[in-house]
Amino acid sequence: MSDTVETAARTAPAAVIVGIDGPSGTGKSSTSKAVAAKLGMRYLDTGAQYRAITWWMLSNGIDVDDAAAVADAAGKPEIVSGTDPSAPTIAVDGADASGPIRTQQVTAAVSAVSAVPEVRTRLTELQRAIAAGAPEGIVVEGRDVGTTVLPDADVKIYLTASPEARAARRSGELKGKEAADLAATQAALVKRDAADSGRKTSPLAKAADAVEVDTTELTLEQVIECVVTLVEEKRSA
Ligand SMILES: Nc1ncnc2c1ncn2[C@@H]1O[C@H](COP(=O)(O)OP(=O)(O)OP(=O)(O)O)[C@@H](O)[C@H]1O
Ligand SMILES: Nc1ccn([C@@H]2O[C@H](COP(=O)(O)O)[C@@H](O)[C@H]2O)c(=O)n1
Repeated sequence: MSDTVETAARTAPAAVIVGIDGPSGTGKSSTSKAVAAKLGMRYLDTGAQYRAITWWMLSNGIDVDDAAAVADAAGKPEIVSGTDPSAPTIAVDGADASGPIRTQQVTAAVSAVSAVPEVRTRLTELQRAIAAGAPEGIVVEGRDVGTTVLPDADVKIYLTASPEARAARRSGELKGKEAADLAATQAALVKRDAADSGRKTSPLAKAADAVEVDTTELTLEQVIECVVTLVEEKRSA
């Protein structure tokens, strides 16, 4: 190795893998995107992939409560995630799915589809392949990243926040009548968390070695700074 190449290898930041898990509305997406952008890393939204497969099931007339039918179809759609944190994308069979996956219909159906083991096996393989192909390092957010997808991740974070704070944050994103119904928003969040935590296959859970950050009283900027510090410490270790 020449001196220049050797110096570059010594000073280049290590390709750190970061897993950020937690219940709905705790700030995973906002935090993960910002941390990845600040540190020049890739970003993967695994929730978008579960939403994408759910949207495909609904669009193809598959009963999402029929686990056998969902399992049979789990390998059919082609799902492609773009991992630029400033413009993440999700495509299903070559078409942009970023709008349709955020509808209430998909949100209400996604927990049933994501509980099917064949769906999880397929998406877990895809997620591991994406992480393995990111030499810049990657921030991967979801529900089972630290426990199942990337159990050897360098940094594991588990975000929490009170249901009241999470519902208020979500209501801030909605308009008109939907925003006014804070109680319904909170009930829907709690219901989805219960389904995600209660499923048999890789439920929503904190990995034993994850750092738990309660974001209830923190601003988004404070959460981002906290995670950036943890990643930088790991990079320089
Ligand atoms: N610490 C915070 N303080 C105030 N608002 C926040 C904070 N973190 C996130 N938010 C806001 O809360 C909303 C939900 O955040 P975000 O989408 O990042 O959560 P999430 O955990 O990824 O949710 P989901 O799992 O449902 O996709 C967004 O509008 C975001 O701007
Ligand atoms: N690793 C993951 C990520 C997500 N899910 C399921 O997808 C739903 C949508 O996730 P969002 O982050 O977009 O809200 C979530 O409620 C889970 O059902 C999952 O199972 N595993």
